[in-house]
Amino acid sequence: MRPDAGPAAARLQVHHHAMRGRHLRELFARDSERGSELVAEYDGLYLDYAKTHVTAETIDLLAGMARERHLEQGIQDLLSGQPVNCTEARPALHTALRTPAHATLTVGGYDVISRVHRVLDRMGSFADRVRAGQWRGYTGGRIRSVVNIGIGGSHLGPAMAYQALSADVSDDIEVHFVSNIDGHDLAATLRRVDPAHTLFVVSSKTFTTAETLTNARTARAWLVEALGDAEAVAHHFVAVSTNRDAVAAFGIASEAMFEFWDWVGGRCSLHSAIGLSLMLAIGPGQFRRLLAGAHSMDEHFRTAPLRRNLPVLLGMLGVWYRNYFGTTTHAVLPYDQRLARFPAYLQQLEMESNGKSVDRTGRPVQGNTAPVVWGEPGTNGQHAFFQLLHQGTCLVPCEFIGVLEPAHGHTEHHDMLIANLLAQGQALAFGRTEDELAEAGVPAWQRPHRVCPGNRPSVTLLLPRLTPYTLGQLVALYEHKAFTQGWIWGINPFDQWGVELGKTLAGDVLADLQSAQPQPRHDSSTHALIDHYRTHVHQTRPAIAAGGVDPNWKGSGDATKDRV
Ligand SMILES: O=P(O)(O)OC[C@H]1O[C@](O)(CO)[C@@H](O)[C@@H]1O
Repeated sequence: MRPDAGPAAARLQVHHHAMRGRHLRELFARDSERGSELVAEYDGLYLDYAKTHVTAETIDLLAGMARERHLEQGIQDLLSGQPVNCTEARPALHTALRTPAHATLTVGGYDVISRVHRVLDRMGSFADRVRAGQWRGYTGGRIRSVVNIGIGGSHLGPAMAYQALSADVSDDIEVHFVSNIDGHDLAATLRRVDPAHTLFVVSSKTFTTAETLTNARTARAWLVEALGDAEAVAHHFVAVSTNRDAVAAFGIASEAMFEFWDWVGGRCSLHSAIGLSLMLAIGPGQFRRLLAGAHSMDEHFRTAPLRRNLPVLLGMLGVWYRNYFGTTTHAVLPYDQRLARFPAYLQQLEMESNGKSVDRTGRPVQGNTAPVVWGEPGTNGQHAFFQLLHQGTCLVPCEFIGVLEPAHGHTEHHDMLIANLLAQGQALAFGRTEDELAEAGVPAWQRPHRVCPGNRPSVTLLLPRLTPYTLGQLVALYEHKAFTQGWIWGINPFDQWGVELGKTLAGDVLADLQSAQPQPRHDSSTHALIDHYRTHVHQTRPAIAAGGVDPNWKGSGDATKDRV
């Protein structure tokens, strides 16, 4: 979006000229109520955005721009099942996954809500049977380990949530997550589980993803070898997918498949059957609380005025910094170890959604879209990269996330953690001047090195506790933030064509790594790298050295994924 595209955007640009020269110290000095006014609250969540370069006028202008771009209509379109995913001609109905059973929503001639609840009920009774020891392994052993095999949206959400809800998970079942095609990932997990007591949940929307299918095939071979009978697979493998035929072709019966639908985007699929591994860990009741929290946020997104709407506020603040201040990255800093994977989860949600250069009509976008999203849990980050945040040459808007009540009894730890969270926002905003250093007795020669310029923006989001309910709220909050930004930037946040090219090329490269006669089809750099690899593996793979074909070679195209 160009910062002057449209009257509201142009007004914002004029306003930005006035605001950019104002230090956060000055904004606080001018308005002593800022800390209590530039706050939004909803259903236990508390968002402080006073330490950003905004005033009430900025928020009005940002809301005006959102209105001018028909964001309210966009929200209604999203929630009512309009085909907002315009490049794939389908709705993006992740909100239907957490809509209560009594509602109806007809899309494409059928009621999606009743389908959602049919699958939820099936998941619930399956999870209950596994947790109660009624579903058993082939040799009669109880399921003690679940291995979720999936990648991207079929991995990041459940893996993030499993860690976030560690206080709620069953002690009887440990869940492991395998995503990477790197064999070290699967090998490390298989070393830690007992085949007689392990359930594999193969999670893939398309069921054509090379990483997931390769890992699943290897896991199946390992299981059959260990238990000595291919019949064992039916007791130890279930699937989560939209692709019934591919699941059947893999050898998983349809009774052992949990369905979802093409109108659920991978990165918004945690609340679908993709959450099965999580449900096995926390139980169906807690999983439904996760859905209830997300639904509460959906209702807020649908009904709250734009200037008090949490996802809209987060989204518009992001637009303010990206498009007017020209920031290129955005840090997410959870001050809660349980949210350690939340930044990685958000990387897919925000960067796969909004890392685009053409608008919904296929024309080049005017101006910038998604920034790079990154982050680490506090306080670890403080001892690593915060130096750059405080004194580096780039402006990085920060999002601090804190939880008021921990799930442990070590109150001293928790007070220290929260003190650090609050102090970091303070240090970023206000810094430390040369005069203050002089007053503190710092020698003159050292002062320039110790000055912290401040004026670095952050928002602070506080959750009362980290529970399934509040995690559901948090996930939906960021889903809607990503939607808001995609809408403002005029792009489709629900496709990801950019990831396809590398997968396609990997098919050809794989063939040339493994075949007797690599094709002269690559650039000179890639050729040299392929040669280097082949020279090295000749020492360990005699078949290639002898001019033959690697017995493991499965042919060109194995590393690609055909979209359904
Ligand atoms: O669930 P699937 O179909 O295996 O896809 C996994 C991931 O691959 C992607 O299509 C792109 O890498 C993601 O959008 C998706 O979450």
